[in-house]
Amino acid sequence: MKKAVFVALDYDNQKEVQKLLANLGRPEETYIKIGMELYYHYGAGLVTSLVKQGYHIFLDLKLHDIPNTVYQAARQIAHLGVYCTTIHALGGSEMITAAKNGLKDGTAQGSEVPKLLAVTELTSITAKVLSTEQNCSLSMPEQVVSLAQTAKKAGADGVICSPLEVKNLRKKIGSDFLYVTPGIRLTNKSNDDQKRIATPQKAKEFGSSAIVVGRPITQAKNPAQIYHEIKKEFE
Ligand SMILES: O=c1ccn([C@@H]2O[C@H](COP(=O)(O)O)[C@@H](O)[C@H]2O)c(=O)[nH]1
Repeated sequence: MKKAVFVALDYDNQKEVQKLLANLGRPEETYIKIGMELYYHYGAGLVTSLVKQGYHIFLDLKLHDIPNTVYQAARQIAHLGVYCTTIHALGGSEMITAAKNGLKDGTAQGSEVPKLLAVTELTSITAKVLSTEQNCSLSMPEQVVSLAQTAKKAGADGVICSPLEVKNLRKKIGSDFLYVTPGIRLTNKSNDDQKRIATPQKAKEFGSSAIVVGRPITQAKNPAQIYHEIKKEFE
């Protein structure tokens, strides 16, 4: 995977998407993330249109269902020609393998199979919520390692985690696996709903394979300028 900055296009409005993209650079060099908000509004048509324009798309729909349903959904996702996509690691090893098989079976011959990334614990979850609401007896670092182990064994290409966990994951799981990290903030002033955060510079030091950045770019006065500064800091 390219050591990229994925811009999370969390908009409900295609015009805003086009306005932002027009200022980011050549599509072939631009990595963008389409999440539930944009996908549920515009559907697969928007994804295929951006793929045709040359953008590298991370389709972040975080599948979590029984294995057969996830297999069929992953097969459809592969038809779209995206670069990577997500499932929840908590869906279990059978579901993760089903997703991988769906992506393989849905990819046209000669095309690259989308990379499968398993969400460990969302970056909005604190250690307290992990123990008091999820009733998990492991610490956050242990739980993230455990989910990453399951994901790797089941055939995922990598995980979504906090940059804070990457150093430990590289030690415990290895560097032949992807560590894609949202939870990126430029300062400590505004975390929004993110809890396990780091700056792009720290994410680079910790060894993130790629970072995902939404609001720090999309809500900036000059989104393109911030995007290029983050790229320079991380890549
Ligand atoms: O654990 C996770 C998994 C996915 N995300 C997604 O990343 C972006 C982050 O956006 P910000 O505006 O930079 O907070 C968003 O689309 C999430 O759905 C995540 O944050 N944490």
